Amino acid sequence: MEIAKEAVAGGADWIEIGTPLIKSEGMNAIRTMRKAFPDRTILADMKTVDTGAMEVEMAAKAGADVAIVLGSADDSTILDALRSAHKYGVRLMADLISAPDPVKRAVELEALGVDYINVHVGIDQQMIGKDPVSILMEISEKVGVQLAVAGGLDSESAAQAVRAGARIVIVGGNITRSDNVTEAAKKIRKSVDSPESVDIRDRGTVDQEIREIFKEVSTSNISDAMHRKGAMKGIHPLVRGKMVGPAVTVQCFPGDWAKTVEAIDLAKPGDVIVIYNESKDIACWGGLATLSSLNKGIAGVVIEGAVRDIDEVENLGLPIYTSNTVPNAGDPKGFGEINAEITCGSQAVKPGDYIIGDESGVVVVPKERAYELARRAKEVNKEEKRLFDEIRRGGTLSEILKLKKWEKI
Ligand SMILES: O=C(CO)[C@H](O)[C@H](O)COP(=O)(O)O
Repeated sequence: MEIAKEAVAGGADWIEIGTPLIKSEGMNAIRTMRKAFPDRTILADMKTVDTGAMEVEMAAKAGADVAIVLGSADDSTILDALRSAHKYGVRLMADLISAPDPVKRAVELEALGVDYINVHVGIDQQMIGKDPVSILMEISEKVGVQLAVAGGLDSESAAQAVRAGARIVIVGGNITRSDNVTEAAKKIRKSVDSPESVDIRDRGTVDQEIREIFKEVSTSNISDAMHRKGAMKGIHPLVRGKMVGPAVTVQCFPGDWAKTVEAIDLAKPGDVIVIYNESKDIACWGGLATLSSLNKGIAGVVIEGAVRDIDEVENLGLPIYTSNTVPNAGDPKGFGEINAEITCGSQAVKPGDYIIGDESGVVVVPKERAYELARRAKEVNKEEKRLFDEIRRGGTLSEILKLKKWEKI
């Protein structure tokens, strides 16, 4: 309710009752919003896939103005939902989320007579890099029905969507998870009203985007996004500083530091050197290797094993995370391997996996899921910012999360 009030204050015309809220609170969520916002359009995101008439009737009687049916539902469901919508005086929006051929289906849905088509890329699909604006461009050339758009929109993509023909812009997380909902809604409102005035930033390469996000979020956010996995055990910050980069891995042996130092020459600027050395009692890293790494532009070092020259490495400032410190080193003999899969801090690390370190410790993100997990960690981060804001306003964490209600039974 609070978020809805703040979004309306920022210029939102419609209020969408999202599917998770409907699943949690049922039609009462719609009733409550209807009463609180009599002059706003209430959109019930029912995502109906069967029994179209019954679900539209429920939403209509609870006070919705528009109900959403899945575009990929059978034509019989869409047609019966439409009959019900006409009977109860509400409008029907068909949502193209996960439609195998959204352009073809949009043409069919228009012919079936829906009031709106929502070009929608779902939250999970956004996490793997899909966005709705390119599909919208194609669809708006083929249909005349009013188009809505949804899927991770922010003030830039909202402007792009309006330029591409959207009449209704549905924004979720970038408003509801913002730490200032009214300001976030105002920003979107401005983009929707004057799309031509919005500058579209170049987001850079996927690798740049991944690094940017990992720099912004915490290792705790990332571990949450990984369902509590990914954290190295027994590895702690020695020289403090945020560290992000793909791994160059080193497997070396007690008393031998040749491979650790040779890895510096192989690593590229921005890489993180991740070392497993069985011995916690003989250092395989020290001040000279640290200076050499700084010259090379290495982002940081993780060592399961031992580091020495602590005064020097602290002065040099390169982020180092390790399991132990000792004064004594071994010798350069040359056993071991560079860029083979290793285990460090009880986590498997492949060359190229993303390694992120901060005050809480180190997490490993498999390279194949780096983009997705960066995006999911960003969502966790936004959610936490919102929770901080709610706690600052005086709530307790357990009240805000409704812990008692959601205890497992
Ligand atoms: O229906 C939804 C998810 O299925 C969301 O409401 C819609 O995607 C908008 O939220 P966001 O802007 O966070 O993607």
